[in-house]
Amino acid sequence: MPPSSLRVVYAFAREMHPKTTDVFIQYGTAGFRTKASLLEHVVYRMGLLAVLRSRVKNGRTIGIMITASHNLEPDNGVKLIDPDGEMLEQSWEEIATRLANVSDNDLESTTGEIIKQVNADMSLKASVFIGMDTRYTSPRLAAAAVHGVMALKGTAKEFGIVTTPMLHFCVKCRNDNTYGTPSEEGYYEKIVGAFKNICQKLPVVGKYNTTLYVDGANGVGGKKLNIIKKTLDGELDLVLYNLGGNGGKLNLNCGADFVKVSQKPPVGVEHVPFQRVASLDGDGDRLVYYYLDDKNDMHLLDGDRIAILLASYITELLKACGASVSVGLVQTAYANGASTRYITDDLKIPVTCVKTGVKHLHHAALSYDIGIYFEANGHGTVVYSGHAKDSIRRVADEGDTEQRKSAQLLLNFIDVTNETVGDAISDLFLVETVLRARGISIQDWEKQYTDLPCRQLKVTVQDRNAISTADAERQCTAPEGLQTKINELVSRYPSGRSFVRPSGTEDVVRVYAEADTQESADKLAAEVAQAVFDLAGGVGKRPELPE
Ligand SMILES: CC(=O)N[C@H]1[C@@H](OP(=O)(O)O)O[C@H](CO)[C@@H](O)[C@@H]1O
Ligand SMILES: [Mg+2]
Repeated sequence: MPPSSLRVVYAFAREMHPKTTDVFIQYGTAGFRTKASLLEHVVYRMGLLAVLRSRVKNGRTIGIMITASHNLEPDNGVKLIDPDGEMLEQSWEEIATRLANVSDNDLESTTGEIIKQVNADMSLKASVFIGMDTRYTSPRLAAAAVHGVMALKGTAKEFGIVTTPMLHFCVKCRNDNTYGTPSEEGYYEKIVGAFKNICQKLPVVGKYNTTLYVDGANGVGGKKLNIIKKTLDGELDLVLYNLGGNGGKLNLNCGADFVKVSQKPPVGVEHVPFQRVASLDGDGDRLVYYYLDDKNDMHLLDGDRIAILLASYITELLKACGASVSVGLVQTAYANGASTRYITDDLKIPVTCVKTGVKHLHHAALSYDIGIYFEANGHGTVVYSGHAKDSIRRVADEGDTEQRKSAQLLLNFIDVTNETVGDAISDLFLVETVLRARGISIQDWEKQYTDLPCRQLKVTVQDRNAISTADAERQCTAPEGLQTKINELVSRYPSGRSFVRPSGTEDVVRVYAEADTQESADKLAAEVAQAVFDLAGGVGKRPELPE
């Protein structure tokens, strides 16, 4: 495309999607995320960037997802999906940040510089898939993305309202047609179809109850489960709550993030003692389970528990097939210490700890033949190498009868998995498969190990980047003296552990603490929060100790 024909593109940008704010915006843990009203020019520019990315990748399809996941309704966000369905390559995050922040006057020259820097061949075709969540600001932003794509002569295909993982899946399928069909229907066909296949092989036994309550967070995930529900032929009886009707607000006092962080059940879900409930987040990529006991106490089964459930079932099936395949688990510092101990000591599966953000977990999981990764908040999946798939297929063809059975089950299990990214719907079917196969209740699942009580807090500081960390965020290297103070506080509590890090999605510093009792965990978290406030430039009210 000759530079002169780009002129009109920038004139159009100024006219239709002008930059109306000087607030600096950064491509963070999960793309750009802020008040929806500040995002239109950013999304338009991500349309431009997605075209360049596609051209650098020889015309392979790139995804743009409009969502702010678990944030409240007034926020929105945008993130790019790379050709294999994974998060945008990290080196492009800086480029995205630069393009998002230049003035309208500098947009033309900066785009030109980026084209040179990344060596994009502007004569190539470019393809971009665009999806959005249910926020009322999403259609307008999706339109801005389409304009950006068209401006640089790329081809945009809109998927309308889809879960984030559905769009990742479609991007992967478009670039690798052995993975599936790149459409919402193709997703149901593969993932839900494989679950139904498994159900044919696994009769309902023991304490497994086919009724599952779901908290849809008033977002897109619940809506999609409502479509799926009708096709399950009674194998799983989904009772759906928080589907966005009756004035229910997205993520407000409900959804996976609320349940995990507040350790409270969501509003809007009927409370039946010991009923298993799955709670999704706003864009359908996180999942946690919980139940209330007969004293109305909540029992949370989070991402750590899901990872362990899946890992133990996968290793059991692998053993039964006699396949020689390495299995490993990836967690972050937020994983409960008791879960890490259980995986290492009881399951004897290697664990890697990496920085927060699924891109880090996904990458580390790829180093195993079968890598299971989950953030404690319920975001995760399983990835299987070509070697793992080939070995299992061989057993399915050539093994003895029992081995073949296990290998077939494992192949179905692989098909239920959305390998591109954590996916609440796919993960829900994986969890249900294991509970069904084992004939166990949610209480049986919980008995595997006992979580250490924990607490998460947020502290607002002048500049959260004043906090630096090392060792997968478990050590704080700046400001000076903070880690020494944390060590001193932690040493006062049996089984104490605490760390702090700047959030990549909110303007806060996050504090995590765990200890042998809930009182101690709460107190330790508050003391560390005070230390952050005092040593890292806290603003507003100093955090208080619990009563
Ligand atoms: C403690 C925590 O849950 N952090 C979340 C949160 O990131 P922060 O960088 O902590 O804001 O949002 C990310 C994107 O959804 C998710 O990957 C991550 O796990
Ligand atoms: Mg999400």
